[in-house]
Formats: sequence, C-alpha cells, structure tokens
Amino acid sequence: MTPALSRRRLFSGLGAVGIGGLVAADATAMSASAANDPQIVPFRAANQAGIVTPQQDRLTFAAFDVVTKDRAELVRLLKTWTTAAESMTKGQLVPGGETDLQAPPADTGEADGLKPGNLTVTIGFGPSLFDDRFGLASKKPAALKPLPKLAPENLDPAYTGGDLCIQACADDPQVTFHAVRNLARLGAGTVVLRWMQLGFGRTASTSSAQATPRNLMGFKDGTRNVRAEQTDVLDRCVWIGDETDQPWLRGGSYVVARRIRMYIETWDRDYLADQQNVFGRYKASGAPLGRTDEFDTPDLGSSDIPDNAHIRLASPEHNGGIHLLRRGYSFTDGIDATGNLLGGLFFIAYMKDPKQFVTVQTALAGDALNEYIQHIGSGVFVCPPGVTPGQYWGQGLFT
Ligand SMILES: C=CC1=C(C)c2cc3[nH]c(cc4nc(cc5[nH]c(cc1n2)c(C)c5CCC(=O)O)C(CCC(=O)O)=C4C)c(C)c3C=C
Ligand SMILES: [Fe+2]
Repeated sequence: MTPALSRRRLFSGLGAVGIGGLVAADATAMSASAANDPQIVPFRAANQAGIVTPQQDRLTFAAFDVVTKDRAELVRLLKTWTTAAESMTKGQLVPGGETDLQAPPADTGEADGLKPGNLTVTIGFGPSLFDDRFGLASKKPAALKPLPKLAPENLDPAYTGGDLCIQACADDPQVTFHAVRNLARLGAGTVVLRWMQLGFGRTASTSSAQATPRNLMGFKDGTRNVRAEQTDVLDRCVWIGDETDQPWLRGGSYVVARRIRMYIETWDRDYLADQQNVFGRYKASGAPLGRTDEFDTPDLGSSDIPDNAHIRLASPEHNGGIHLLRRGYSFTDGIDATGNLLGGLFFIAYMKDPKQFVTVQTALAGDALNEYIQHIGSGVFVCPPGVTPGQYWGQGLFT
C-alpha cells in the first residue's frame, strides 16, 4: 500500500501530476488549478448546482427508497454522499480505501482519467421521506405532496415516486453514470434504487450563452425557458424564499420529473404544417407562427397560433404569469414489445412550488401535442439549498 495512491489524480488535463499520485504540496496546487478549470462547477454555494447551471448534455437521474428506519443512518448517508459528490464534481475519486488490496476500491474507477465534465450532483427529498420513519413530519413543507392525477397520464409505478432523488448532469455520460453508481454503492444497506433514467441530449437552455437544442420531434426546445440571468424571475418562480413555512428550505427549489413517451413513428407521419400548429412554432427557425425570429415574442392574440397549440397553453400569459425552469433531456430505452421506438422527453422542471407544474399541466389537458405523447413516469422532490463549507446535504432537516 502506498499512501500516495490515495491522492490519485483523476483527470489528465490539469498540470503535471498523473495517476501515479499526489503529495501534500501538490494537493494545494491542484485545488488552485482546479478552481480555474472551466470544467468544474463549484459544489458549495448558496443554491445547489444543477438548477441554473448552464445545462450540460448528459443526464443520469435516479430515485431511491430509504430502507432503514434509523435516523442516524440517514444522516450518515447524507454526510457520506455530500463528501463523495463534492469529490466527484472536482474530478476526484470517491475518497477512502482505494489502496487496500484486500477490499474493493472505494471508487468504482470508470471515471478515472476523465475530465470533471462540469458534473453537477443535485439532491431532492420526496414526500414519502417525511412519513413517520425518521421523525421529520414537522420539517415537511406544506407544498410537498404527491402530485394529483393529471390527465392525460398513464404512470408506471416502476418509474414513479421515491424518498430521495439524485440528478447528475455532465458533458460526459460516463461521468454522470459514475456519480449515481457510486452514490448508490455508498448507500448500500441504507437506500435502494427505485428507478433510474439516462438522458442523452439536453432539451433546454438555462443560460443566455447557450444555443437552443432540438428535441426528438425535431423542434427547438427551450427558447422561452427561464435563464440564469433572469434573477427576478428566478426569485419569483424558482427559488424558495421567505414565503415558505420551512425556513430550512430557503434557497432551495422543487423539482418535478416526468418521463414522457413520444409516439415518434406517428409524429414522423404528420405533415409539416400540422407539426408546426401543434407547437405554434416553425420547425426550421423555431420562430413563433406569424413571426420571423426564434426569440420574437409569440403574438398570442393572433389566430396564427392555434387555440390548442403547446406554446399558447403552456405560456405564462395563459397561466397567471407562472414560469417553470425547464431542464429536460431526450431519452431512449430502445424499442417496445411491438418494435416501436421507446423514447421521448424526460421532462425536468424546477419551481418555487409544485402547484406551478400542476397549473401548467392542467392547462395542457387540451394540448394538441397530447396526440403524440404520454406521461409514463413521475416524481416530485424538494431540493434543499446549497451546502456551505462544513455542511452536508439537507442538514437543515436534522437541526
Ligand atoms: C407542464 C409543463 C410542460 C410539459 C409537460 C411539457 C412537455 C413538452 N414540451 C415539449 C416541447 C416544447 N415545449 C415548448 C415550450 C414550453 N413548454 C412548457 C411546459 C411544458 N412542456 C413551457 C412552460 C413552455 C414555454 C411556453 C412559452 O413561454 O412560450 C416548446 C417551444 C420552445 C420553448 O419555448 O421552449 C417546445 C418545442 C415536448 C416535446 C413535451 C413533451 C414530450
Ligand atoms: Fe413544452
């Protein structure tokens, strides 16, 4: 066993120290260097990373159930997860134990040598975490409850609910998978994976510097999304503020995740004019119907945009000023039993209160898009604020 090995350097892009090891002096050099590396998103801040962070291209999302009834064990898990997540976002190994030849390494190793890839790891707590197992009922915010039945949906219990969620986003799919895999492994005996979703391409932009991506229906998606620069909208619609009944949640946010299947073959047979009417935008440019530029404001007073167009029914103008910060991903799980493509949009949105999602989704009951999609999985979680130095994820729950 060589102590140097326990300071192993994971990614080759930063300076001279390679896999061979890192001595104490190098560690300081590394943190200074790492701080300047554009591929590292700071883990400790007032808000959790992975919400307004410029959206990365890859996702691994996981929902977990807690299998212990021991509150101290849950706290231990959150502390361990915090340390491991922080380390992985820096492109470092999950700390501890990697030099013992008689035990499995602490880190599974598949991200060894890869760049940090702007990894963000974001945690959320589901309504079921606040039941009678851990004495957390008094810490439960009134806004956190299972979503009502929302038409049209056909939810698969195998992709619904969860006590905890982890959203890992990065520019490299192996980095996101590694993060969730290692947290699941560290949680063995305390949590079990309930469901998991990989996403391969972002379907939104969360910063003005990002180009708008396209979803699997071929349309630009995220044009009118909330951006990190819109701090007034974030305060009004995304970050939990003084209005909360649970002060420990200030600076947090709620996340709603929906696994939405697209009937891609049917969509691909639809003619272009109808596809455009479904969304209320031109397919090529992304401009609202009747306008010319992608970022032109839709004229919702005009009949160019049909009454049942997606952008009309989802718009803040139609929903009392409600905004959602969307952060979804395209996904595919191959084909279904009939040979049709099984793919769609893994919708993720952050908001101040889940009733914002319920309002918009209720308005979407008459959406022209519903002919081509179905909601088949769902989760709602409250994300605590960011961790400041010395704290662990969700510490406010226990103090
Ligand atoms: C309940 C919220 C929403 C669900 C569910 C949803 C599903 C969904 N959306 C698309 C594609 C597009 N959505 C677009 C805009 C848009 N969508 C929502 C909300 C939900 N979408 C909002 C709030 C908005 C913005 C409305 C506005 O302010 O104009 C667009 C247009 C481009 C854009 O602004 O992002 C597309 C395209 C799919 C494919 C889908 C389910 C599979
Ligand atoms: Fe949408």
